[in-house]
Amino acid sequence: MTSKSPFAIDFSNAAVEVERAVSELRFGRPVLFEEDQQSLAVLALDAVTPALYEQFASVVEGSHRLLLTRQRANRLGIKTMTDVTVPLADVSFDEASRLSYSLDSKRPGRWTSAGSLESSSAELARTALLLPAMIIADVTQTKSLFSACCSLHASRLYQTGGARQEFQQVVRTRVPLKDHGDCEFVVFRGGLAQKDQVAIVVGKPDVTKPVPIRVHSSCITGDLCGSLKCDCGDQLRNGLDLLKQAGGGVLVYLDQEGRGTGIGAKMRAYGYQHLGLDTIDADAELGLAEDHRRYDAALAILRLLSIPEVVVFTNNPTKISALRDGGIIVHSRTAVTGRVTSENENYLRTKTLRAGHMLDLDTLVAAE
Ligand SMILES: Nc1nc2c(ncn2[C@@H]2O[C@H](COP(=O)(O)OP(=O)(O)OP(=O)(O)O)[C@@H](O)[C@H]2O)c(=O)[nH]1
Ligand SMILES: [Zn+2]
Repeated sequence: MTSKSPFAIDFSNAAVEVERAVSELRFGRPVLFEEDQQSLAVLALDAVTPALYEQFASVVEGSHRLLLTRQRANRLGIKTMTDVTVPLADVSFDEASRLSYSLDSKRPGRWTSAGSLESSSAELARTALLLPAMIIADVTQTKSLFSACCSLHASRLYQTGGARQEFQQVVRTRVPLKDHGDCEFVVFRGGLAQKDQVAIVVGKPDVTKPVPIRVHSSCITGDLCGSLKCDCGDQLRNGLDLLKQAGGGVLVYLDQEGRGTGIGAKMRAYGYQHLGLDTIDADAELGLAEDHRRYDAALAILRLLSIPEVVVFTNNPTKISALRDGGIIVHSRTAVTGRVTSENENYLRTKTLRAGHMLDLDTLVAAE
């Protein structure tokens, strides 16, 4: 029996359902992930305990498989254009973990191309900021075993587009900055499985003209702690300087640690970079693509700040196209750079050579 709610709230809301499923995965619990004719029980390997892994294996009688993304499969030597699944019967938790993200894992003997529902389960892990390695079992015939679990219809994942762009302004408050004078911090809440986002308004930009902006992705190591492994901290401060010199502007500070993969994945990737991999190959070892960032929040924030036209401070062509695709008029682009050091030179070179960033690295190195 369904009881009628006294509230004018849409209790069947795709974004809420996805967030619930994501939360379950982060707690290391199984989720029933369904399409019309198929039900999968899925667990994120990154969050599961060895004990629960063993229980799951026993409940599904060894029928469980490991979903590996195309990037991870390729790094394991599997030539495929699709995600794959590998049988896990008699495979220990440690061995499954090695298959998912270790450098020394052997190519699995058996694998098959993943179906669309299996592949979609990795999207849940990515939304949860977990590695996209999923333990899955087809439980279409035995789904009552998982009736206590949170369930999600796969179509709901693709009905969250609107929610990703729904933000509200929470507060706007003056914050004096040591090097940049009086600024305002504007906090926004919303989106899908996101923390609050911040826009820093430098000076008093005139929104009837193209507004100078920088869209900056969070980097705890660089922005906060001055890590030498990247140029983010310099870019953050130089970006604020440039906005001030331009007579005012807005820095949108997005919660997108590790190019949208989270600090856990980024630190794992750093471990592989210390062993000689570049930043893109290190991410691929973890099953991640080159860049997982989305710019829905930036677009929503610009809209809420009534900024339709901008000049943008970036070297990243993807940011410019994301703004343009989202309806923002981008008049021009100005480079924003940081110090090149022996520790970050390879990182910057990889951005230029493999991600198409507009950085003249040789000139920057010569200027040091
Ligand atoms: N996965 C991964 N992310 C990294 C690494 N180093 C830095 N990052 C992240 O990369 C992102 C850098 O973002 P931005 O400062 O906006 O820079 P960008 O995309 O290079 O673009 P512009 O600075 O605008 O030219 C942040 O999310 C960092 O946390 C790394 O080695 N691996
Ligand atoms: Zn950084």
